[in-house]
This record gives sequence, structure tokens and C-alpha cells, in this order.
Amino acid sequence: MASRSVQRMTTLSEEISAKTKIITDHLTAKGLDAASFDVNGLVEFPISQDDEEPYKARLDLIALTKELHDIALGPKEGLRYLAWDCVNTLSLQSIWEFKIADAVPLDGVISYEDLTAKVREMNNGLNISLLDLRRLIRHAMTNNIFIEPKKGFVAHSRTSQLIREDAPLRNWVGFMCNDLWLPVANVIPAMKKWPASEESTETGVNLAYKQDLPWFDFIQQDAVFSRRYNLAMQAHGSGEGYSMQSVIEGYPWGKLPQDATVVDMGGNQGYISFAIAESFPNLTFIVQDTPGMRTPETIGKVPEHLQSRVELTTHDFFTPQPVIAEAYFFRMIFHGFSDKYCLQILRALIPSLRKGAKVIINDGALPELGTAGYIEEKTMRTLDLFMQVTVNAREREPDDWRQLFARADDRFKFNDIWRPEKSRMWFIEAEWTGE
Ligand SMILES: C[S@@+](CC[C@H](N)C(=O)[O-])C[C@H]1O[C@@H](n2cnc3c(N)ncnc32)[C@H](O)[C@@H]1O
Repeated sequence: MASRSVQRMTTLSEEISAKTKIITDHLTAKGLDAASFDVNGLVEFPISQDDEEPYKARLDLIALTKELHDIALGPKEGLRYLAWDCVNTLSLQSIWEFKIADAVPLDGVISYEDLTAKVREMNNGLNISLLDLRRLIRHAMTNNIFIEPKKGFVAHSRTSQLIREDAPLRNWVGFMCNDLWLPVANVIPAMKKWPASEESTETGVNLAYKQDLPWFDFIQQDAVFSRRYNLAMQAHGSGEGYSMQSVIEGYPWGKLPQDATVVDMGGNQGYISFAIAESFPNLTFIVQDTPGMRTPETIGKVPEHLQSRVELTTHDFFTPQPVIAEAYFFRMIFHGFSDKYCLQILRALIPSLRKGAKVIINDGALPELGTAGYIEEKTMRTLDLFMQVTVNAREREPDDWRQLFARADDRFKFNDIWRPEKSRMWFIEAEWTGE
């Protein structure tokens, strides 16, 4: 009888075959293509979350093929490869930095000689050698970036073409592979220099760039850097799972008391409050943010029919909350701060909290270990580490959220934490039990 490890390989390969069939049957039935690296291929599968079975089959396929791939390598070879994976960033960074995707023609091929000349020209005459360029590109090809259809000639793959065409994704590449490359390498030195720090000025970014500003102040000094960051965030936040709909449908807004006021804290220009207010006409919103967000022009952008129910105001959420309301809403705020500062934010609410008032958080959360699929687990664990790199903040597991409220004040009752269907963002609700 086959051993357990051998049996696992057989099971994986059978499941991979079954999941692939679900996907290909779905695509064939609908006359659709699969994603492909072919230059004319699809950049992503035309399968939405509404196509439940093939959607789930694809997520399973990613996890199963990863497991079988890793088993095929085995722990020893796998560890060796994992440890030198950082050169993936190196070859990708070179493509971004030297604008290599722009230098390769959209159609047809280019010789390494001509490509070297073109890349030099596009980089103010920088003397990049053909050999260096070629080895960087040939390494990138092992990641499906560019192809070499005949020896000595480079052409685009769909992936390299994306770097050329898709501005948010191109900026994502630059931001991750260039701007955060040294900060990542400086996280351990930062942990040694400032042990257990919760300060946003004691990070890998501070060490790498030899400066002592918090992240946002630092990037705002450089218009190019902050534009790249903003575009990169579009590539991240525009994906499935971050929709406005999941904010509206993911929380029982209708169950708040009739005519309740919701304070949207760090609510930016109010666009989330506008959307919730449209769907829940009994609710009133006070959107608080920093004074910099409140130019007369932005205040004027409250749609006329919502002006009686949505007000844009200023308030620093680290200072005592002046507005007594039925609910305080925080979207994408807490994951940007360490516990020390999240506790300050929660405690600053207390002067205005009345019995039954809700604190509603819509934010990232780390799934309980082993409960999420591979992609979600990996994505959230990766995000968690990047929060440390840039601001010494963190993503939180359900128990971390519970403890945060318990530490803030024992009059907070933790109600629930849940991830609405099709959403990457979670809801966390607590209630004030004091008077
Ligand atoms: C990541 S954005 C989230 C915006 C919005 N809640 C959303 O979901 O799109 C963080 C927001 O917090 C605001 N903010 C940062 N520090 C603040 C503070 N001390 N008091 C109030 N708002 C603050 C920022 O201006 C920004 O609008």
C-alpha cells in the first residue's frame, strides 16, 4: 500500500485535475478564454465571484498546485530556493527602473544589441552592458516576464506588456521592488535598534532612508514618490473584495436605531458615508477627518440631496470625541496603527459614548490560522508584514481585536467579527455598556 506521502501526491494530482475540469468546462460552455501569458492573452480569468463553483475551483487550484509544486521540490530544495527568491525582486526592479518594458516593441521582437542601445538611450545614456541587461531579462523570463522566441531576440509576454500598459500595476511594481526594497531589508535592524517599537518613526523605512518622519509625512515630501504610492494603492484596492457594495451590504445598517447618527471617523471626503446614506435614508452621517481634507471645494462635493444628512467636519481621532452618536465607524483606520495608538483612538471616544453606542470597524483582519484558503492567508500575512515595514502597525487576528477592546476599557463589549461574503474586508463590532 502506498505510504501517506505518496498517497497525498496522488490525491493532489486528482484534485488538481478535477478542479481544472470545473474551470475549463465553465469557460468552454461560455465560450471564454483562460488567462494566458501569450501576448494577446487574458490578464485574468473571466470568472467573477458570482460564478461560485468555478471561482472556488480556481482558488482551490492555486492552493493545490502550490502544495504539489512544493512537495515535488521537497523541503531541502524548497528551502534553498525560498532563501534566494529575493532575486525575483532584483530582476523585476531592473525592468521597472530601466523602463525595459517600454523599450521592447509591442509587436515583434528586438535583438539584445538593439534593446541595449534603446535602454541606454531611455536612461540618459547610462552605460548598461548587454550582458547585464540580458541576464536580468533572462531571469525575469523564468517568471513569465518577456519571452525569447528565437535566440538573441526579446518579445513581450502578457505580463511584461502589463508593466508597460497598466499604470497602477507598473507603479505597484516600482513601489514594491524599488521604494520598499531597502526598507524590507532594514526591518530586522530596526527591530534591533528599537526593540518592540510601536512607533511609526522607528521602522525599516526610517532606517533605509535615514530620516525620522512617519511614513505619510515622508512620502508627501516627494511628489513623485507619493504619486507612485497612490497609484500603487489603486492596483491593490481596486481588486475584487474591496467594493463599496460589501460595506453597504456587509453590516446591518438598517438595525441601528431609527434616525441614528453615525460618526465616520477618518472618513476622508465622505464617499463611504454618501454611499451608505443613499441606501439607508434614516441615517445621518458626520464625517470627521483632518483639516487638510476640508477645503471649501471638497466640502462643496456633498451631493445636494444628501446635504441634510451628511456633514463633513474636522476632528483628530486621538483627541476626545465631541459628538454623541449611536455609532462610530472606522474604515481602514486601525490597521494603520500599532496597538498603542489604536487604544488611544478607542479611549478618545469614551467621553461621548452612551450605553448601547456601537463601534463599527471595517478593516483588514488576519484569518484564524488555517481557516482561510492559501491565497487569502498569504495575502493577509504579507500585508501584515508590510504594515510593519512602513509604519510599525499590524493586521489583527480575531483574538487580537477582542483583546484590543478589552484593553481599551472593560465597558466595551465585543459583539462580533465577520467577513461578509465576497469581501476581503472584515466587520468588527463592539458596544459600550457604560452609562
Ligand atoms: C486609509 S484612509 C481611510 C479613509 C476612509 N475611511 C476609507 O475607508 O476610504 C485614512 C484616513 O484617516 C485620516 N486620518 C489620519 N489621521 C487622522 C487623525 N488623527 N484624525 C482624523 N483622521 C485622520 C486620513 O486623512 C485618511 O482620510
